[in-house]
Amino acid sequence: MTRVALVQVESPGSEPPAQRRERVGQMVADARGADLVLLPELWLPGYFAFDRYAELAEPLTGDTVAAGQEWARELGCFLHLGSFLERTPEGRLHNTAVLIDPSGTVVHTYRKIHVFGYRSREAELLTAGAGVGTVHSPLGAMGATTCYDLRFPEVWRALLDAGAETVAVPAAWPGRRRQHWRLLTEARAVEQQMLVVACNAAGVQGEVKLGGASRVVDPWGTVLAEAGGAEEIVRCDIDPGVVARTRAEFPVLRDRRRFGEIHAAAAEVLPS
Ligand SMILES: O=C(O)CCC(=O)C(=O)O
Repeated sequence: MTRVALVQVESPGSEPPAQRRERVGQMVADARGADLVLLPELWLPGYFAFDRYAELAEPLTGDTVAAGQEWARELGCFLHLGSFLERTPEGRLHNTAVLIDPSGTVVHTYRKIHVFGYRSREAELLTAGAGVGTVHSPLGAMGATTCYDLRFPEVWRALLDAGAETVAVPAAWPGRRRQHWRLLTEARAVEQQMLVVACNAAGVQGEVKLGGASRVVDPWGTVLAEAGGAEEIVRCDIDPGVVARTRAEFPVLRDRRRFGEIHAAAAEVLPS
C-alpha cells in the first residue's frame, strides 16, 4: 500500500507569505509517514492575490522550492509541492507544479496550460505552459495538471498517451463550483482509468470561498478519501496495482478510436 497525504491549506491574505511557508512546513511535517504528500495550487501567495503575483514570483531555485526540497528530504517522501509562481530567467511568470523525490531532487515540473480568465487575472498575468509529461512515483508513472485544466479532457488524453497512471491535481477551486470539481475529478479518473490525487485550497481569499474537498479517486471512479471544507490533512492508503488491474479487467482503453478514424466513419453516413 502507498500512503498518501493531501495537505489542504488555507491562504488568508492577512498571513505574511514567509510565515505561511513556515506554517505549511509544519503541516507537511505532521504528514510524516506518508509516501507521497501533496499541497494545493499557489498556496504561498494565495491564488487570488493577483496584485502580489509579480512581487511573490520566484525562480525554480527560490525559497519555496528549496523549502519543499528540505521537507521531502526530512520526511524521506515524495512531495508534490502543489504549484508556485515561477519567474523564468526571461522574466515570464508561470503557475508551475513541482514534484520532489525523497532525496530532495526536483523530478518533475508542469506549467499550467489553461490559465483562468473568468473573474481571475491569471490569464492576463501568467504565461500558459505547453506540455505534459510523467515521472516515476510511489503511485506508478505520475503526471500533473493544475485546477482549471480539469475541464479540458484533451490534456488528460495527452497524459494518458504519455503513460500516466496517476495524475496530481493541485487546485484553488472555488466552493461555488464544488459540484464540478467532484464530477470532473471522477470523470477524468474513469475516462483515463487512472488514479487522481487532487489537493484543493480551503478557507477564504478576498471575496472567494475555496471549495476544499481534496480527494483521491480510483480508476473505477470510487472516492477513496475526501476532505471537508476547512484546513486539514487527509490520509489515504492506495494499492498502486489498482490501475493495471482495472485496465486489464475492463479494457476500455484498448477500444480507443483516434480522431482521424472517427471523422472518416462519420463521413460515411453523410448525404453525398
Ligand atoms: O474551473 C473552475 O471552476 C476553477 C478554476 C480555477 O479556479 C483555477 O484554475 O484556478
